[in-house]
Amino acid sequence: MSKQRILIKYGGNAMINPQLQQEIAAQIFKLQEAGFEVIMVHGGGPFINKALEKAAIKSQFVDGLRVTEAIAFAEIQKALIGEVNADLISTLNQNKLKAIGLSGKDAGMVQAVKYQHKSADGSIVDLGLVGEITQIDDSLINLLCEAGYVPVVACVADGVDGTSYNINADTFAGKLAAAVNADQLIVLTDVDGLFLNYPDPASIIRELNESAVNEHMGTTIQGGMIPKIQSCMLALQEGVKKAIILNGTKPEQIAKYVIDNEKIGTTLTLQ
Ligand SMILES: Nc1ncnc2c1ncn2[C@@H]1O[C@H](COP(=O)(O)OP(=O)(O)O)[C@@H](O)[C@H]1O
Ligand SMILES: CC(=O)N[C@@H](CCC(=O)OP(=O)(O)O)C(=O)O
Repeated sequence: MSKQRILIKYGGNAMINPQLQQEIAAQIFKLQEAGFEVIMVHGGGPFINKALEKAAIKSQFVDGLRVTEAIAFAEIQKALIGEVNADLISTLNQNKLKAIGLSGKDAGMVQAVKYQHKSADGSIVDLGLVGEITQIDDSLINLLCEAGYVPVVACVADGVDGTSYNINADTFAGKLAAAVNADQLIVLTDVDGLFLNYPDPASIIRELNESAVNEHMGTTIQGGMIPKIQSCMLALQEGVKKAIILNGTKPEQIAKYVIDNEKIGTTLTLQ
């Protein structure tokens, strides 16, 4: 029987402390020891914010997505691939893993086009070089996983015309999870899950199905939570069996959920 596959989306907000990254590495090692294949997609919002501030470029978000002018893209790519991915690979490999740094560009794995964002009133908003994934070739990931590597993928990709795009890491993770036939998608952020009354952690919603998502969209589900929930739903619709939001600042939650089956985080379901 082939191994179960887990795609972990590691959000930038849960990455800011190097100690946490080491603990995440230990959790991935535990999953591998328990017989799972692990693939990681990472973001890096806070690192991008810093890089853009340093370059005196203002950040603007529309529905959780960063408006990306060409000059901003150059800084974003440097931050994601040259800084976050490179440092993450060092840490993971110092902690017993065989992690390999990639982006959607490598071997043409992920292809994108310009994303046409529709706002709540139906009008199209120009987000610049924000991309939408059109195609994923899973062969490189399969090759690496079968050989025991942990692919760690930064969320940029090229279009067929060679234009490079910035893709929200949650969206990227959901699409990749589906394309590589992952069994589980785990979205790590800096809160325990989706709170009904943010920021009250006691109001955590343990399970959310498609109709509840529609009901809460734009109210409880706002900002950075929008792409997380949407990507979990998309992954489920495209065949991923389980999707959950967990707290990456509490790395032990990963093994508690996957191995010990504890009731934590916010689980997304279709029905
Ligand atoms: N209802 C909610 N429940 C929990 N978090 C929420 C909610 N609404 C908005 N948020 C915000 O979403 C953030 C996580 O999204 P984001 O900042 O994009 O993180 P990441 O870097 O992990 O992708 C939380 O830190 C929180 O501030
Ligand atoms: C289009 C878009 O919004 N891209 C994101 C990519 C990084 C990301 O998603 O990072 P987190 O997972 O840490 O939020 C951005 O520029 O911030």
